[in-house]
Amino acid sequence: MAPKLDRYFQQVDDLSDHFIERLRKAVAIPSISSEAPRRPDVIRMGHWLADELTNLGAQAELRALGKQHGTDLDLPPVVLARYGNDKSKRTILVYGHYDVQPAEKEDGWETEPFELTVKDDGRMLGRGSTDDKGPVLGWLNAIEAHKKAGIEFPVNLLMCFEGMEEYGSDGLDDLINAEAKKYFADADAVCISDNYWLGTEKPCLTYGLRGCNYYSVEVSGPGADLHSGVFGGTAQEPMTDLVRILGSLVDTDGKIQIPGIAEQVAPVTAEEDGLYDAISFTMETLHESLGSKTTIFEDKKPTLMARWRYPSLSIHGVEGAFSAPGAKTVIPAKVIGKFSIRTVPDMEIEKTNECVYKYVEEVFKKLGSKNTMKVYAQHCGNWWKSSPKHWNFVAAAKATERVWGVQPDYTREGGSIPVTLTFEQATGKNVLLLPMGSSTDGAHSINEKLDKRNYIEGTKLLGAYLHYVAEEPQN
Ligand SMILES: C[C@H](N)C(=O)N[C@@H](Cc1c[nH]cn1)C(=O)O
Ligand SMILES: [Zn+2]
Ligand SMILES: [Zn+2]
Repeated sequence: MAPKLDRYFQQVDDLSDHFIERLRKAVAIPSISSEAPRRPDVIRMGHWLADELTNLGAQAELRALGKQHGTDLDLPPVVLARYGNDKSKRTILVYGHYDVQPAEKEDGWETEPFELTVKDDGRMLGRGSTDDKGPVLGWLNAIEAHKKAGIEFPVNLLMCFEGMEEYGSDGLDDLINAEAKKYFADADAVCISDNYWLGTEKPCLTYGLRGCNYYSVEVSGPGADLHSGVFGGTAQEPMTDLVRILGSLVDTDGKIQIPGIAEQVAPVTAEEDGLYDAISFTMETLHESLGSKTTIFEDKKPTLMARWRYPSLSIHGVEGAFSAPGAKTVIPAKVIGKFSIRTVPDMEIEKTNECVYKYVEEVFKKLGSKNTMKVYAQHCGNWWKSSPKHWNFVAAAKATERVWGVQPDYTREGGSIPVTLTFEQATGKNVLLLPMGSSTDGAHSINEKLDKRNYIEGTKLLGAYLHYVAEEPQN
């Protein structure tokens, strides 16, 4: 296998400019799943991806998912593709997403978010570069480099790329369940490249994710926005109620104030307690990724535990509130607060929702307000945790050593990929998370980037992983 891999690596290097151009084209499509006016762009992105796959010789198809829950909006299609159908080879199912988080230059970006900008230091800035367009294109790049180098592709590759991950993967669970014994029937294992290294130097393999329950709290009263000079002091203000509700959810040190949440969390076992010290992670790297030193904990272990194995509650924003610069003397008539809870083993989605609804209703009742309040979950996705001892992980560890020259860390991820558990349960196969980007990539943030090194070596890693998968004995 060694000479074959060397030739593959050389071909990836030779094609690196072409691969960056491919990423430039993908970043230029503003496929923001959470903004309804951008839906045509998300759909265009799905078509672009399917066309690229077809041009590479894959059998690609677009699967419609119907309407977005509770709306008349078409969901973006899922891109399903197959490359190779040789019964003597293993089949690997890979998943990724082609939608992105919102981004505006005015948010503070140093470059146009939808124009890939390659800096002299190797940073490639652009929305979706690391989350998740770069890793998705890594699979396409791996196919192309094999073809151009004349190396036989080591496995059959099944691909499932969706356009709604950043908005709760609406409709995808049903498709996965329906196709588990059809399109995905011959998958031997699953691989997802959609998370990040813990730092900037040490690669990792990931065996856990937190879930995410995302909530809205609506408070309304007046029939329209009001002049605060005329109505201030006479009307009960929705924003005042909302701020007090949001302020009651979590304290400054991240402690969730809602009864019934902490009680569901699995206790720390002795085995788990011993895992943290060996992980290559420093508070300095965390401060670098955070852009400040405002961490809740001073030390590595409680910080990692807070990210991986405890729930957190974040307040994201308020729809309907005055948020522009300057001073507008308005009383908003209706405001919608958005917050989410990252969930962990052994929390249950429904139980957590009940705790949230009960608590928010009690807090609102205590305010004695005449306004109207509604609290509901927008979308919920499960946490996932598996064992990294499977041959799928063993193959990825060997590929990591080959490409990066070090043994990977075994990590859990604080973020969520809602369909991971669905893939595991529907196919009954092992799922591996194999990240490409690093901790300073700024996914979901301004100046999101993927380092050229991570994109190119990451493409080598995905290809090498498929070679090791082809040879790894069953365990
Ligand atoms: C880890 C992955 N790249 C990601 O960013 N996932 C999102 C998914 C999401 C959106 N709403 C709920 N889950 C995330 O973790 O925020
Ligand atoms: Zn992602
Ligand atoms: Zn994301």
